[in-house]
Amino acid sequence: MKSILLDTLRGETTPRPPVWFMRQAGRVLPNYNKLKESHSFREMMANPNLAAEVTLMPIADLGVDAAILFSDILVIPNAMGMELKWTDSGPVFPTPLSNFSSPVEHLKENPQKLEYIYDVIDEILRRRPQNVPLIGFCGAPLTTMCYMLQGVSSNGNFPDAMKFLFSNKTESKKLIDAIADFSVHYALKQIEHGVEVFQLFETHAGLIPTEMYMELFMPAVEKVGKAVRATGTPFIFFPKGFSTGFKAITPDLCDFVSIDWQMPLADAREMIHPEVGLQGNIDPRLLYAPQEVIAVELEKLKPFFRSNPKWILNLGHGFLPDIPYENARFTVDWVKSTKW
Ligand SMILES: O=C(O)CCc1c2[nH]c(c1CC(=O)O)Cc1[nH]c(c(CC(=O)O)c1CCC(=O)O)Cc1[nH]c(c(CC(=O)O)c1CCC(=O)O)Cc1[nH]c(c(CCC(=O)O)c1CC(=O)O)C2
Repeated sequence: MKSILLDTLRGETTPRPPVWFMRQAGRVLPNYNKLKESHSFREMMANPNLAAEVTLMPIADLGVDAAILFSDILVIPNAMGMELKWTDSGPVFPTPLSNFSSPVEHLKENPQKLEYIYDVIDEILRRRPQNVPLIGFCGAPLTTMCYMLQGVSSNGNFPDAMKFLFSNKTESKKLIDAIADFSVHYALKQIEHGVEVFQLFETHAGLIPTEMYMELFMPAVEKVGKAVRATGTPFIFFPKGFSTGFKAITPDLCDFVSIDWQMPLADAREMIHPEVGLQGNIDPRLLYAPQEVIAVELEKLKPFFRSNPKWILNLGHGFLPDIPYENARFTVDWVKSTKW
């Protein structure tokens, strides 16, 4: 496949950075919101026709260089046996695992529950325009565990999950191992069905000390990354808020690392092993600004690209739902039409 994203992931030189955005296929798109008037999120995600339509929407509506599977990180806890309710105010697990002293004993893994997602992937690949790679994903172990123990995010602090982790390391480890093994299975199935790139979302890496992350969670990330890369599929790791933990990212772990908006790209580049490519890291809130302001900020990225061609232009985290669609479109148009 001739694709600027795959070229960059392979380390080839390209005339501009490839561009895609986390949460690009959702509420920022007027066509998605139109579809949402008659279908719930859960319905759209589970129906291969609708999910394929939404996955491919940003290719036409934003002009991005890749599609990301329209699904969610919460499908894993659900397939591991947790009841998941999609309510109007967001997803909820009614029975969080922090209620139990030995959470793994309350899991009932059923990989069949993920089968509909492979049908979605098949449908996307049937319909996609030529040369548009598909990115698969799942949540990384800490983030997935936080949702499993807490039930909902409570503004991202996950107090019950943290209490459990700090008070019961042995049981936490068992849960981490179970999540890692299930994630390996899920990632390999996505790849078998044809995703060309795989991203692991560690959205809450910043919740715990780096040393603790390295001891308890990094081996699980390594396990997923190793399985993905053994198939020849590029592996992107997104540890949001990892701070100086980025120093520990080596080419043994991942091909590219996605940088959050708190870390300047140049600092990330100095900190991270030179063979690991970077992705990121526009602050999603910049897209609230007038387009002239966005253009000034984008212009500042040019010198970085010239000395760092191993870079994928993306956000430092996902689109916020109320970002003006016109500004998202403007950003992609700017990236694709400017002289880098
Ligand atoms: O805060 C909570 O308790 C749950 C957050 C939440 C999740 N799925 C959710 C919601 C409700 C919502 O977004 O309103 C529910 C959810 N997942 C998704 C959407 C669509 C959208 O955001 O407009 C929505 C909102 C659904 C809707 O109301 O229309 C789809 C989704 N989740 C995700 C992805 C992968 C990606 O980001 O590109 C994707 C698909 C790709 C795409 O939209 O282009 C990944 C995801 N889901 C989730 C998380 C953890 C977020 C966090 O803890 O900060 C993450 C990882 C991350 O964003 O860093 C959990």
